[in-house]
Amino acid sequence: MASKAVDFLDVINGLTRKRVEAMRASARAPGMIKAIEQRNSEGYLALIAEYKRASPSGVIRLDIDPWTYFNAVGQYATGFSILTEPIYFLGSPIFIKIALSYGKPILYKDFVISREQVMDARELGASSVLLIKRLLGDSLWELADYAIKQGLEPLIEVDNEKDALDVINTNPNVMLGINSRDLNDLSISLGRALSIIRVVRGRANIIIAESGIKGVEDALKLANEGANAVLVGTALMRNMNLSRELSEVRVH
Ligand SMILES: O=C(O)c1ccccc1NCC(=O)[C@H](O)[C@H](O)COP(=O)(O)O
Repeated sequence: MASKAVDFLDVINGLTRKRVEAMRASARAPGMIKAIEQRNSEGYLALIAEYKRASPSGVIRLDIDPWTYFNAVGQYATGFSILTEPIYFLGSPIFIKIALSYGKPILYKDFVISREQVMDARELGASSVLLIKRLLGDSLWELADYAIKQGLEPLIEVDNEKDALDVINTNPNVMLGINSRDLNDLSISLGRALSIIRVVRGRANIIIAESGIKGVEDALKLANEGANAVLVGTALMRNMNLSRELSEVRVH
C-alpha cells in the first residue's frame, strides 16, 4: 500500500515538473503554410495530427497524455492541431505550450469568435487559428484580418461549395479547410468534401481536408482530388501508428 502511494506521487511529480516547464515556454511555432508547401514539394500529402481527447459525441481517449501523443506522431506529422476548447473537447491551452517543444506548426483549435481568443492563440505561441465561416458569418474577415495582423495564419473552415468559393474569391491566400462534418447534424460525408475540393482545386493556395479521415484509403482519395493536407484527430488518437502510413501518402 505504502509503495503504491510513493509510485503515484513519483508519477505526479514527474508529470507536473514537465507541465511547469512547458508553462514557461515562450517559443513561437513555425508557419503552417510553408511547412505544408515544403511537404508537398517533396511529393507528400501533409499530415496535421490533432490531439483530441473528446468531442461533442463523447470521450475519445483520456489515457494518452500529450507528450506520449506528440512523441508518437511528431516525427510523421507536418503540424499539430491542438484543441483548446475545454467543455466539449476537453482541450486546454497547456497542450499548446507542451507542443511547442516539438518545433512544429501549431493550429489553435477552438470555436473562435473574438479578438481575445486570437490574442490567446498568439500569446500561447500557435502559428495558426481556426475560423469557421458558418460560425462567424459577417465577422469572418474582420477576425481573419486581425489574426493576420497578429502574425497568425488563419485556417478558414467551410462545409459547402458556396462558402468555399466565397473564401477563395475574397482571399485565395488563406488556408482553406474543407470539413467533411456537417456542423448542423455532425454527420460525416467524405463524398461532399471531395466534391468541394473538385470545385476549388487550383484556385485555393492550400486545401486542408478535415474530419472523418479513417485511414490511408480516405487520405489517398483526398490527395488525388487535390488536398494539400489532411487533418486527422479521432483515428490517430485510436491508433497513433497510423501517422506513419498517412505520412507516406503522395500528392501529384
Ligand atoms: O469532432 C466533432 O465531433 C465536432 C463536432 C462539432 C464541431 C466540431 C467538431 N470537430 C472539430 C474538428 O474540426 C475535428 O476535430 C477535426 O476535423 C478532426 O476530426 P476527426 O478526425 O474526425 O476526429
